[in-house]
Amino acid sequence: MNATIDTDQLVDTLKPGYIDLSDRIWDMPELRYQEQQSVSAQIEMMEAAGFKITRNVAGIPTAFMAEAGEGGPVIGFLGEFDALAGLSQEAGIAQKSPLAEGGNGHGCGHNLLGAGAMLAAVATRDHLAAKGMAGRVRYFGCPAEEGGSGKTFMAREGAFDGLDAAFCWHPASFNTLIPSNSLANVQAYFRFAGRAAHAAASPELGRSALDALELMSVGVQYLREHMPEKARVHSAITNTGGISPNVVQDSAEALYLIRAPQVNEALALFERVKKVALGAAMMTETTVEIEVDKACSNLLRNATLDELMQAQMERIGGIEFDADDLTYAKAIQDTLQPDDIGAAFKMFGLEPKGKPPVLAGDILAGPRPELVLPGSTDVGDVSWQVPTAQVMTACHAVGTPFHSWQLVAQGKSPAAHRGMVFAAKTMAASAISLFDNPDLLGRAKAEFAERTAITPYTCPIAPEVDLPFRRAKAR
Ligand SMILES: Nc1ccc(C(=O)N[C@@H](CCC(=O)O)C(=O)O)cc1
Repeated sequence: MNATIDTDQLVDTLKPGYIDLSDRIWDMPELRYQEQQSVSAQIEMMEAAGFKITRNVAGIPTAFMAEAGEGGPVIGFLGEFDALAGLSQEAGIAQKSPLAEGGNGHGCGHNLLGAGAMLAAVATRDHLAAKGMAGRVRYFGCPAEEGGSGKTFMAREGAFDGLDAAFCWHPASFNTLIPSNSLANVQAYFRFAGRAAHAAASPELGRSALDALELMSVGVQYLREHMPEKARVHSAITNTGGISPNVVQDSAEALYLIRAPQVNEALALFERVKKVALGAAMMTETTVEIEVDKACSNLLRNATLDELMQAQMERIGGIEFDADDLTYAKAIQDTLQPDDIGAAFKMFGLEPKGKPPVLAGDILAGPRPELVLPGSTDVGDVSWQVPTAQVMTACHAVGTPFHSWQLVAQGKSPAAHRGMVFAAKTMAASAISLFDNPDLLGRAKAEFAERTAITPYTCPIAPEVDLPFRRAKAR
């Protein structure tokens, strides 16, 4: 029997349990660093599959590692399972602004992501065991991809040490390799403190933290003209200071997310944003405290692994959709603006020809190094420590934006399950190719060594920055 095709069959045999797991995780959306139930459900399955569990990886209660196999190379599979705030199912059904509704939801498909990576890990281990081959498989339960950069904290503590290669995937509405780099980012709190006073009777005694916050925002708007082209800066006001206009606000806080294509550019831009904040504090005679929350690196591509994953996707051959999928996808697309659908194509440098297909089951051509994933991922940090590759597979209707209730709504669909299974087959077969072919693994590692000799990895989160959930408690 062909060694690679065997893993497809193993995935098909194992899949019902992992599809069920992805549905269960969808049913209990948990936010960053609070993924206790999702972690318990995963650990229970990995234990039942005979994997040895290491809990509390990097001091994070919702980070774990599951290992199986003996000797040989060590291949990692990265899983995510955190949800987003403000994307409840109810909000989706009511078609209201999800943010206004509150509630959590799997708006980036992470219910599928972790379960799919586990499925790949178990199928790979079963294949090694059936063939009596040496080799170890590690599944990493990585918390807080959304705004928490769990993997970056894990990377800082050496959680991925000892891996020879790592594979992962992300649900999308296309089948493709992750396009080129993702954006590196730094997230930090800017906390202004002033002095309260009666806003009419004694304004001269007040020093407004809210003014400082607003002036910082104005300064950042001016900074935009002089930022690297693909840089992004966005913010949320996390403390408005107060709700009484007749009080000079003595405290105000914003959380800034600063992104750029390269990690050093993101860090340099953060320094410039800090100057804007200090300027705003000086103008208003307030003080500002700056607290780094988290950061992540851009992705480092590995052409050897990219080509391997692409070849496996093409061998397996895309995804077939049936009439029910198309009806379902059409219903979702009817709630989307036509421009959104066009934008989804443009993201991949494609021009829709005529009416866009409702679901894209085709595999897009090869690595596309000219394209940048218009977001960030903490997989970036793993990719600077270990040769890493990842694919996206079609789980959602074309045009569905990430972080939308439409995406939440498709998280348990048969099409989403098929996309997950396709990703698991691609990852498992890619891993088996490396176990079978030491030269190929050697090439991936040599490429990685050459690239990181030029720019070695430095964790963008300094050693003294504590985990976000611990800092939040301390405050
Ligand atoms: N294949 C994907 C990987 C990541 C994302 C994503 O949206 N990531 C968050 C990460 C946020 C963060 O790093 O703080 C973002 O860019 O806002 C989307 C698709």
